[in-house]
Amino acid sequence: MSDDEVDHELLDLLRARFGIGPANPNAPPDTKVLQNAEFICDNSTDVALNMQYTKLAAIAVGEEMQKREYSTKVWSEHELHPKSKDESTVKFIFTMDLLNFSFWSDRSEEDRFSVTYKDKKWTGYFSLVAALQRALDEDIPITSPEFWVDEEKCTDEVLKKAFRSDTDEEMPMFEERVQCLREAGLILEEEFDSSITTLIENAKGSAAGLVNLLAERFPCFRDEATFERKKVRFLKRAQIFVADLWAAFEGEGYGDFNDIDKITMFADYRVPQMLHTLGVIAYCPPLEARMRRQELIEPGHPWELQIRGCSIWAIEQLRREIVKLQPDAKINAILIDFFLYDLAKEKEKTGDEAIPHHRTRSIWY
Ligand SMILES: Nc1nc2c(c(CN[C@H]3C=C[C@H](O)[C@@H]3O)cn2[C@@H]2O[C@H](COP(=O)(O)O)[C@@H](O)[C@H]2O)c(=O)[nH]1
Repeated sequence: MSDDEVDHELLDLLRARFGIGPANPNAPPDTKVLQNAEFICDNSTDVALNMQYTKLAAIAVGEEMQKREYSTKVWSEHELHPKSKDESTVKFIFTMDLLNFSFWSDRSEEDRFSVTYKDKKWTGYFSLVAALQRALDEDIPITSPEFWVDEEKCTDEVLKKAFRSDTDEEMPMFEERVQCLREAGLILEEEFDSSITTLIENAKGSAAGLVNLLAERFPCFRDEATFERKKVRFLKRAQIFVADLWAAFEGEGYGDFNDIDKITMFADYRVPQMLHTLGVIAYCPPLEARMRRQELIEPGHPWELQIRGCSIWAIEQLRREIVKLQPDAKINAILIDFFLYDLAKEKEKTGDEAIPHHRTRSIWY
């Protein structure tokens, strides 16, 4: 077959799908997360995507996001999120997303890890944000990489104080969180002059490039697994770091990326719960029973990987259906994800959680 008879587009697709052939040095950066999610979903036997409910959800979610004029502005409107469009917010977001994992607890609402900040009690993700704000108010430089590697100033006692709880339950995975800070501090010192803005500048305005850089240089961001003998990438905290920057800076300055729509949904434990409530994903009976009994699912278990992969792929299908209904909507996977997380938290407050979220203890989400 002569070269001009080759269907190069199809050949590139096949090469990408099976991860073979010469890497095109000029190809724009790609994280492979969405491609891996499609592979997981196509090969899932215990988690299914329901396109009928996805189309219905696209109507409901699309309408609600339009009604709320849901945009990047929502991010800074949260009382705990930093407002200044400067390097201090970059450092805050990096620290936050370095530690943005595994807040769930088996304790009651009263006994679980919580942080009171400015007379309000916070749990879950917001307990982390509150603890960071409180530490800064108490002159603990918790968002500075130089501090994380300073063994005289940044002792375990100072960190215990920074992340202290209102209750007798310590912050989940506290030791692992300290490890993440120390490791990231050393890598930033060795390779990026202890500057997170230098790290961002290395990605040259590419969101996918910054995600890949984080996964490549920082083991604690390398959120990958093996599914059906194939390496799959979720890169949840690397991706949500880029997304939080983009939202906090409203697509300008340190949040200005030329390929932000390459960022996928963040495979955590909250948004899959919302997708199940919407009927977009469904679980096989043994898996659903395991979740309803609130029993652990080990990291890397096929069930865990199917929940994470199908959720990423489901949000992509939901996005495509919303765009069909609202062709001019400024909507991407990030905003849909942020919206569904916020919706899940609203539902949690009213106590009508249709199904508990899955319980996997790991540093990845
Ligand atoms: N997929 C996804 N996962 C998210 C978030 C957020 C918070 N994002 C803020 C930024 C914009 C939004 O408007 C939010 O204000 C936290 N998480 C994850 O959830 C879990 C914590 O749950 P809970 O224990 O109930 O707080 C944990 O894995 C955490 O990593 C999100 O947006 N998307």
